[in-house]
Amino acid sequence: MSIPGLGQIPVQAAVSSTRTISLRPAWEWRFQVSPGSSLVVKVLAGTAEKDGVELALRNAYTFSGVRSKILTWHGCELEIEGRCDSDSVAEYLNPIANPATSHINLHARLSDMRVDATRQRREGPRVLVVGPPNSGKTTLAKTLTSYATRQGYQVITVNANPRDGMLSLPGTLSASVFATVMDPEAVDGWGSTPTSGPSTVPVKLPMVFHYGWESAEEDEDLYRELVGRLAGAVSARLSEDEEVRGSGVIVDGIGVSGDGQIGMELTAHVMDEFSSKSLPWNIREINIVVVIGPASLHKEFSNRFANEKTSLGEPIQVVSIDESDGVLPRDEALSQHSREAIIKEYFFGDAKRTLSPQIQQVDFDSLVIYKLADYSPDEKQSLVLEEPSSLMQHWTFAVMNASVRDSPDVIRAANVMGFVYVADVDEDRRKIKILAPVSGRLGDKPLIWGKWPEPYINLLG
Ligand SMILES: Nc1ncnc2c1ncn2[C@@H]1O[C@H](COP(=O)(O)OP(=O)(O)OP(=O)(O)O)[C@@H](O)[C@H]1O
Repeated sequence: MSIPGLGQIPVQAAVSSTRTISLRPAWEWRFQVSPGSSLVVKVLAGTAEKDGVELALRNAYTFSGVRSKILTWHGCELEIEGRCDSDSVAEYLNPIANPATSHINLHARLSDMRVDATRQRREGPRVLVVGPPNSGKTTLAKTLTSYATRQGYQVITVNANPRDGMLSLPGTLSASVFATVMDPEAVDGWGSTPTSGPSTVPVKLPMVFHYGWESAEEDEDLYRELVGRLAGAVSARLSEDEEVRGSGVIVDGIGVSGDGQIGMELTAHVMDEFSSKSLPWNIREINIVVVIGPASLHKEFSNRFANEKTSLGEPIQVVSIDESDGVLPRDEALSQHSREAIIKEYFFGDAKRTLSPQIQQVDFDSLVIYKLADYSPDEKQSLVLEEPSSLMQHWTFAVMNASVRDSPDVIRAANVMGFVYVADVDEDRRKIKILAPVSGRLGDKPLIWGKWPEPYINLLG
């Protein structure tokens, strides 16, 4: 390239960025790759897994906008092509020193319980994963789910943390049966959100509820109500499907502060909701609480549940797991990019499958839009009708599985049919341009404008 007066700007010579890494048993290769770049990883020899998902030999896996790790139990050789923001190899002299060993031991215990449960045609283990924010809860929930799937079990995994979505957009609570492999390349590590296009990894169909806030504390009443709905959906599925019943449930919980002061009550509520007390079916209680992190938190949970039993008379087991030193403090920019990528992928697909969303221009009057009201403990009403305005530009709305004639209470507790994106609002002409994954009339279903995920992208720009 030449700029007048400046002469030639040196262009960095292209160098091959392909390298190989050898890992010994129980070692991990940890990496972070920014959303702008991509990294292609192949397992050349041995065996390796990402969050419990086994990577096929010589298959090219592309990662972008993620921070994660590849772990080997028997040793492997990896080929890595592309540039990482950072990477390192975690070496352990003894496999027991890697907290991942306790993950596999926990899985073995759950697996034994599933064998017994399936034989006796009763419920398999119901596990809740808790820990401080950013301690590896989701990674553990994914790993346990994946190990169960690899053994042919069909667990129901629940995301009770609205900050990140599971098979859905952030701001939602969801549950899904995992009967097939997860997608290791997916930005959120679970898999793509269900869309209309073909997929190399079988698509999961989650039950999704719209919470619309980043943290469970922001509207506790709504959070409690939706967790109750989610528990009801899970319970219904357990009662009607024997295979799922024997496999059990894994709940990825919300962050709890190290001293148990923040998040403990809501966590106890999640446990209550998954209990027979509130449901017509019997014995759906959480019977294993996995606490990641400080001993103080483990003690707090052990004390709290020491004398409680499930309705089957089982004690509630509180299991402690060390936090891996690979889990670093949250990188806000990376998380924001990952949320953005998930929204983009929902509408446009990814490198493997391109989707063609529909753009519709509709009159203001043809849509029924509710906005999440600011939380007030004295005011139950959390939805208020809202006239379209330019403030809505670039926000994603949930399309609710309800009628526009339903009351706000019914609408807020309905499950989510899908999402639309507000591309443009013309206040003068009273027209709103909406992007939707499929064509169809929008006016029949109420839309909810939440507070999370926040808008930061112009999808059409
Ligand atoms: N051993 C590891 N090596 C490298 N990165 C890891 C490791 N374990 C987890 N991570 C990464 O650390 C990040 C945080 O982990 P994770 O999302 O599981 O924590 P969390 O407790 O669920 O967080 P939150 O409270 O925000 O939900 C993720 O990007 C995850 O992929």
